[in-house]
Amino acid sequence: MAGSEAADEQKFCLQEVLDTYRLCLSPEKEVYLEHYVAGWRGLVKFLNSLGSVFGFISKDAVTKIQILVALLNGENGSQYSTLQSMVKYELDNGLVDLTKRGPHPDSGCRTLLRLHRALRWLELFLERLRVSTEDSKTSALCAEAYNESLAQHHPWVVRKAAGMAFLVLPGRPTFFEVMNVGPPEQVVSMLGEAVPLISEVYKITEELYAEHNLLDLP
Ligand SMILES: CCCCCCCC/C=C\CCCCCCCC(=O)N[C@@H](COP(=O)(O)O)[C@H](O)/C=C/CCCCCCCCCCCCC
Repeated sequence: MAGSEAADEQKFCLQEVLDTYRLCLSPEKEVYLEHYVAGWRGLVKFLNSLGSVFGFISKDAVTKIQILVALLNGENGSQYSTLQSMVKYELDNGLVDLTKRGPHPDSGCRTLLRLHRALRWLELFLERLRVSTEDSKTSALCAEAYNESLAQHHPWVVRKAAGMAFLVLPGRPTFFEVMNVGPPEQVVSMLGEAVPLISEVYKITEELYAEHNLLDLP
């Protein structure tokens, strides 16, 4: 593959992420794991383009993506086609550590829960970006969204490291440019499409996990 093609493959594009979230839900509102994971893959491209300060966050997200991809491609992969089938399969077969860390540290349910909590951060952050003004500080928007969501699940040291990383986030104009959408009005309009889709995927997952008491998996 030529160098520029490889670079293009790594390039973030908000439209691509929007498309994966469009594909995420079946007509019966089941969440397709393949597209859920593809959404995160696209977002990690964005994170990587922001520099090595975000490496520790990207590494954790990639590890979790890889766990889910391995399950999807594994011998029981058909059980992992949707979030709903994954929860049923893993619970029916005792494949989830429910109350304390045990023999299944990398269950699909636990791994996806971590990304699910991050999805709430994403929803809050993108909504803040959508309604932001030219002089809004992305670092402040990101920190507010984080404190309202993911931070509640992180120990002090992770919160501290995340807070320091947010401080070096580029300003809104650069941020919007990296999204590869076009002028700011188009970015805002695309965010207006993306947020409700992300929000729906989040809500369906939250309800499913609540129904099965899976929201506090260790
Ligand atoms: C549309 C473009 C604009 C937004 C682009 C956003 C790009 C974000 C891409 C990826 C987000 C990273 C998702 C991080 C998942 C974190 C999962 C987690 O909570 N892991 C912790 C617990 O895991 P276990 O130990 O229980 O296995 C783990 O301890 C975390 C370690 C790393 C620190 C995570 C900090 C998360 C901050 C999220 C904000 C990302 C900032 C991106 C700035 C644009």
